[in-house]
Amino acid sequence: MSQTENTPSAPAYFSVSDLHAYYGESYIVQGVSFDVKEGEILALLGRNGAGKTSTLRAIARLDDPQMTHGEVWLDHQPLHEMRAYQAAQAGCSLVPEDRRIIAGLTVEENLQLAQIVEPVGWPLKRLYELFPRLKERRKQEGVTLSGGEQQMLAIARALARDIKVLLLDEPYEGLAPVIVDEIEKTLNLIKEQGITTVIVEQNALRALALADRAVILDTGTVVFDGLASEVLENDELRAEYLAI
Ligand SMILES: Nc1ncnc2c1ncn2[C@@H]1O[C@H](COP(=O)(O)OP(=O)(O)OP(=O)(O)O)[C@@H](O)[C@H]1O
Repeated sequence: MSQTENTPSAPAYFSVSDLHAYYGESYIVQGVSFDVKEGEILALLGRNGAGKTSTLRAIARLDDPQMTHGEVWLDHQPLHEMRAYQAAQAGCSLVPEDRRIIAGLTVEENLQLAQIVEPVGWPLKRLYELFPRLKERRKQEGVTLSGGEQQMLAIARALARDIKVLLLDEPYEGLAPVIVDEIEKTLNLIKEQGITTVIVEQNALRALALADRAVILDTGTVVFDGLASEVLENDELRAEYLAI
């Protein structure tokens, strides 16, 4: 076979291929595949228990759930061959639902702590330009911030590292619509900086308003992969898989 025949096409910038993952004996992620282009925002949607969080955790190479099969490529790097800390160093940043702000540290210390090892991302000055509220509150203990401010700190802390993809798990949870507006604006600004984002969100309409594309999961498999606008226009699809 010549070099030019049957050459597999290069994986997308961020590519998840036939991902399977288990919690012990429970088979939860059942062959999930999707691609994300560089700088794109993808909404990963589905009903409660569809497997969205589990998919994000498997991608970030956390041990729970255990990924048993599949490939995850990020800018030509095989995340599926890595441990969680290596995937993080390779630029895969998961902002979990509980935000994990470190108690006893100020806002600024939370950000500085993210930068004690390479590869360092945005400097504090740039982070504070994007999040002026965090600048105002930089001396305040992080865990005393409001829910919306804590979400901003969690996102800022991700950007304090040199990242290629931002995986956001329920960033709007428990936040008032006006705060969701503010975070949405920030996520658009982050997109303008070329960062690729995958957003898991119960508030599907808000996530679809932000996203370029959507993937819908049902019982651990992909039931839709297309433009976010197609989901917004398709009443049947929304009723069946998103209950909206
Ligand atoms: N640590 C765990 N051990 C066993 N099963 C789990 C664990 N975490 C989640 N599951 C199960 O995996 C399935 C998928 O859960 P997951 O949290 O990924 O769904 P989700 O789509 O993110 O749902 P939600 O929107 O409710 O957060 C559910 O049936 C859940 O009960």
